Amino acid sequence: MDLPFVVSAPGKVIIFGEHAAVYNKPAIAAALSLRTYLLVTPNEDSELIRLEFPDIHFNKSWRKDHFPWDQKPNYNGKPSLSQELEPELVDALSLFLADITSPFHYSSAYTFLYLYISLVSKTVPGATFSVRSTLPIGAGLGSSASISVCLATAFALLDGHISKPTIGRDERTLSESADCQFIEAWSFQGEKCLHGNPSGIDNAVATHGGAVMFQRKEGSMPSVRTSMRNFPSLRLLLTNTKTARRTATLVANVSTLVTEFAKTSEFILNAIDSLTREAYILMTKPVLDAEARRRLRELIRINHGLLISLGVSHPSLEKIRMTADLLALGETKLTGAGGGGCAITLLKESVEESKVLELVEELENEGFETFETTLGGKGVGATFNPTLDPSEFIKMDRIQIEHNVWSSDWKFW
Ligand SMILES: Nc1ncnc2c1ncn2[C@@H]1O[C@H](COP(=O)(O)OP(=O)(O)OP(=O)(O)O)[C@@H](O)[C@H]1O
Ligand SMILES: C[C@@](O)(CCO)CC(=O)[O-]
Ligand SMILES: [Mg+2]
Repeated sequence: MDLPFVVSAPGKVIIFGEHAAVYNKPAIAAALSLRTYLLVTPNEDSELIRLEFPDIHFNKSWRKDHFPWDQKPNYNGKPSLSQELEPELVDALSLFLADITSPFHYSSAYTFLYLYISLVSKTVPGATFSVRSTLPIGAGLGSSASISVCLATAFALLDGHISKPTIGRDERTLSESADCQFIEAWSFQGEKCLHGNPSGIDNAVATHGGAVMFQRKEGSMPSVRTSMRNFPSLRLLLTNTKTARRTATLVANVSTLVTEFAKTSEFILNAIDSLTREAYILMTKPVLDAEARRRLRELIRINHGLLISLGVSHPSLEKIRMTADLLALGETKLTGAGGGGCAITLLKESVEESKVLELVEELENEGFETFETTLGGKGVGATFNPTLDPSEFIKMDRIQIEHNVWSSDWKFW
């Protein structure tokens, strides 16, 4: 594969069903226009692998021959995909990465190496991997899944496991490519490195884009992903509390609660299951009339209440909800793993723009950040021969990335 190239994958919002998704309940999510970008450039020293992750203030270089290649999973020309992460490689990497003390740096380096060693042959020349995200990191918008998809895609391209993409920005395909399935499956391994126990919804949306209802199945059964092609246009306000949290911790906390209060949690998870299914029926109606929109807002409120019961809200998220409630503009719920991060407010259709601006101003005065973004964005894509200098790329802001990088000739799988 000729270098340089850039791959990119979107973040997502979960509209209904987060956390319950981990317990095999359905959830509904849509891709965002905010994305992660990974630039791959050649190194003069082809033995060197360089990571540049400025969004989390982390750079690292390794010599390739120091990697624990003897733990590379069985490899007969194709990478071998196991149900669980390969325990020998996991062990070897925990020794290899023992000098990294920050859990945020550690999980990114670990995901990078797990996927690199699994997907790339020892003989492929080293490169520099520079990652930039226009998404807030660790804020409930699927940054971990979008970086996992970018890494899995770049590594699969480097070793020729997938072909170069051919579908233009405005072209649509009905069938799903084997390359896309490969990327989804390997990015799920990446999410396991970052999360522990992901449902797979975030990396599915980051791979395929659009909007989906997703349900993980038990054991070796494949997950069910139903594309929602007529996803209704929703008036959503996205607010970031800027309270840092890790999805891995929140998912683990819910697991403790589900074990300790098994019966009660079952009712909560079943209630989320039921409201997500009702939301799906409403959202796939040919026309989302005023009554259906009112019910959707109610379901948002109920879903948030149930997430509070699971212990994954946060005072900062409640502040957003109270601010929006006081102005009576719509209904608010956390999105993603919660514990901080982002909330969505589903605004009433009748609300005037001036009222929304009033809400935005109040939220920003509280120190929160609001986002305007569109839903249902493109999935994983790539652009080849970009004229991008890595030292400039890592310093660009969101607007510059969207203007200079996203504006070029992208192809999708
Ligand atoms: N641009 C990036 N550069 C480096 N690491 C990143 C980047 N984006 C995400 N990560 C990794 O993903 C972690 C955040 O993942 P986490 O699952 O906790 O949050 P999220 O994916 O943003 O939210 P959610 O899972 O609720 O949607 C970071 O701590 C970091 O390890
Ligand atoms: C909290 C969770 O349901 C969504 C995180 O975006 C975890 C997952 O489904 O992997
Ligand atoms: Mg995540």
